[in-house]
Amino acid sequence: MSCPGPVSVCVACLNVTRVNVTLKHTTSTCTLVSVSKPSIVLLRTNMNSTKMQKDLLVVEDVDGDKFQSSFYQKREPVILRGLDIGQCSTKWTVDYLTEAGGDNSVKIHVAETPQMDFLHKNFIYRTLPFSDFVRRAAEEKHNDFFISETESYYLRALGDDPRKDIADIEHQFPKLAEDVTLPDFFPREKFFSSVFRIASKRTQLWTHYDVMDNFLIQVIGRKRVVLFSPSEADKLYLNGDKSEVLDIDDPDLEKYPLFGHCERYEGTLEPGDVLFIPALWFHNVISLEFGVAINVFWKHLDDKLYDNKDTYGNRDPLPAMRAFQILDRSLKTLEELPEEYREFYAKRLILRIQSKMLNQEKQPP
Ligand SMILES: O=C(O)CCC(=O)C(=O)O
Ligand SMILES: [Fe+2]
Repeated sequence: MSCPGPVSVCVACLNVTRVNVTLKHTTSTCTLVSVSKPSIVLLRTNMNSTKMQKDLLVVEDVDGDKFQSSFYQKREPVILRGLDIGQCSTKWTVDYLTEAGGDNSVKIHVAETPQMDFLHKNFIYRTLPFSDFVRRAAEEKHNDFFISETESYYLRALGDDPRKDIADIEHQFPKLAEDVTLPDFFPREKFFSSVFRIASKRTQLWTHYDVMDNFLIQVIGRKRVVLFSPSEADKLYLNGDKSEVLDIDDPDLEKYPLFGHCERYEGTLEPGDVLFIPALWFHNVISLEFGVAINVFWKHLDDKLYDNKDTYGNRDPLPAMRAFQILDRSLKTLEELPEEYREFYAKRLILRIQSKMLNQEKQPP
């Protein structure tokens, strides 16, 4: 690939423009090594992007104001590099985590293959002391195991009583929480949870969305992240909040033809990176190495729109849940009609939703 020359990004609109900055050319992308202005340093451009695949933006030296104006209001994902995430970035090793993690037991996913599949449940839940779990997740071959010596582990930490309590590292892992500085880019009263995410090398988490805004703070290990915009929902073969398309790199296009038309955003988190995942953006992650991350969910909408029994941060907002219930009732009502009438009126319902609710440009052909 020939280098198209120096580029920079407009801080206001994020359009990539050509300006006089220095770039170091690498085989796949150009890395910006110096620039005087603008003050956001763009480390990776969209040069590698195709129509269907875009590189996630990677930006450095972003403060709260810049995050708000350049990224948060646009509700687009971005990788924030170089933020102060606290001493965890230097202090945390497997030995330290096992010592400082406390005596908690954690409920973990254990699977024979690293590609975890929630819809067909190819994993089992097991409970281990946190320290044993961390050791096992960090090793590639296990002496002690549940299924096989190469089994994969994944922890999504929960509250003390997951039916009532919300995951918060300050409560469940107080000593480790002292080492973590959460980005101060949202109002504290909007904070919902902070969740440990620890994974064996190669573990892949199914494509799903969450209903809250999210900073995924990668502390140890590199992670590949793929995101899909909420506007791609009609091509993702959803089952609730999850996509049926498990193998996003080699999808079965006979079964999932529309997935082939999906636009994806892809990037690699390095240790210390923070990925902003706006609510409703689908995400799929692969731990390229043993991975330790913490994610912070916070409320973007008014408090009263969220289900206050939701301890995970993934129940749809209350009005959306009510709308689903009403739709189920109206579908049930159509059953009073003979089949050809039922289909006709089901189509009319779809047309009404399309004309009233969907942006014309985004309507399916
Ligand atoms: O990084 C991970 O393990 C999963 C991240 C995720 O799903 C989240 O932060 O919502
Ligand atoms: Fe998630």
